[in-house]
Amino acid sequence: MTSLITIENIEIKAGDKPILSVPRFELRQGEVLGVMGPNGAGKSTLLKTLALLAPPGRGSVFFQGQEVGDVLALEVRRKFAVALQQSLLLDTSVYHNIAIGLKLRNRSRKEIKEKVAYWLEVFKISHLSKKHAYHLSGGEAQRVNLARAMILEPEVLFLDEPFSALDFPTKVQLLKDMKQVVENTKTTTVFISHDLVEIKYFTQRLIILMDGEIKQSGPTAEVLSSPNEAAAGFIGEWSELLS
Ligand SMILES: Nc1ncnc2c1ncn2[C@@H]1O[C@H](COP(=O)(O)OP(=O)(O)OP(=O)(O)O)[C@@H](O)[C@H]1O
Repeated sequence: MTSLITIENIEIKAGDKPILSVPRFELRQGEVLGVMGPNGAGKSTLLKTLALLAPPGRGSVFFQGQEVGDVLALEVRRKFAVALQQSLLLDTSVYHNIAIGLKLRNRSRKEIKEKVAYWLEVFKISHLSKKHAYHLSGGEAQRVNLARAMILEPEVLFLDEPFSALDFPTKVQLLKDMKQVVENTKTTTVFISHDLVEIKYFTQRLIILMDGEIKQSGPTAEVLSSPNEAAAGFIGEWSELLS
């Protein structure tokens, strides 16, 4: 698989405290990458660095082999979409929440209408189209949030714990639907989660981040079943619970 985003010699600090230190990492075209690690390990900081939402501090970010400076960052960022745990929907209908990204891109009314209808259907929320976004359940709101991201047809989708606030049945259904969406669209995806079951089901490759460093990376099943010494303290305890 070819590299889509590469980061090199990334050193990010908050004051004097190092929060991310990555000599080199490649996000591969078409992969679904999981990111796990304890609270404060630097997962969101890594996601923001890959998504060009935070300056890389010291170091470089490359998109398709080309180094991304300030000018190119604006253009490349339009190829990305981000969905967080909180859906942060706008004070308007479900329809308009999903349409907003295309409106900002000056797409025609016809295209917007067709695409919103398509993604409403994919996420099984067509019946909610006219409903106000603030009157949705948590699961419905997250479906709107994900539809809003996918309608942009992103080259990379960044997901920061999008399912963690949902109850178990809601989460299972949305995880299944989202996996289908990512597979059908072949969208390169970065998925942060604290949930080993989600990671196992949804991702192909996994990195374990601790103290701002990538301690292990490899196929998800392999990392989970054979954590190295550095990652074992974190993964080992999880695996015990599931065995
Ligand atoms: N803007 C900031 N200013 C100061 N410290 C920050 C800033 N952003 C992050 N940090 C610190 O950097 C470290 C890594 O934060 P980050 O949010 O990336 O961790 P995380 O692994 O995503 O954590 P969690 O699982 O709790 O969401 C933490 O110690 C956090 O307090």
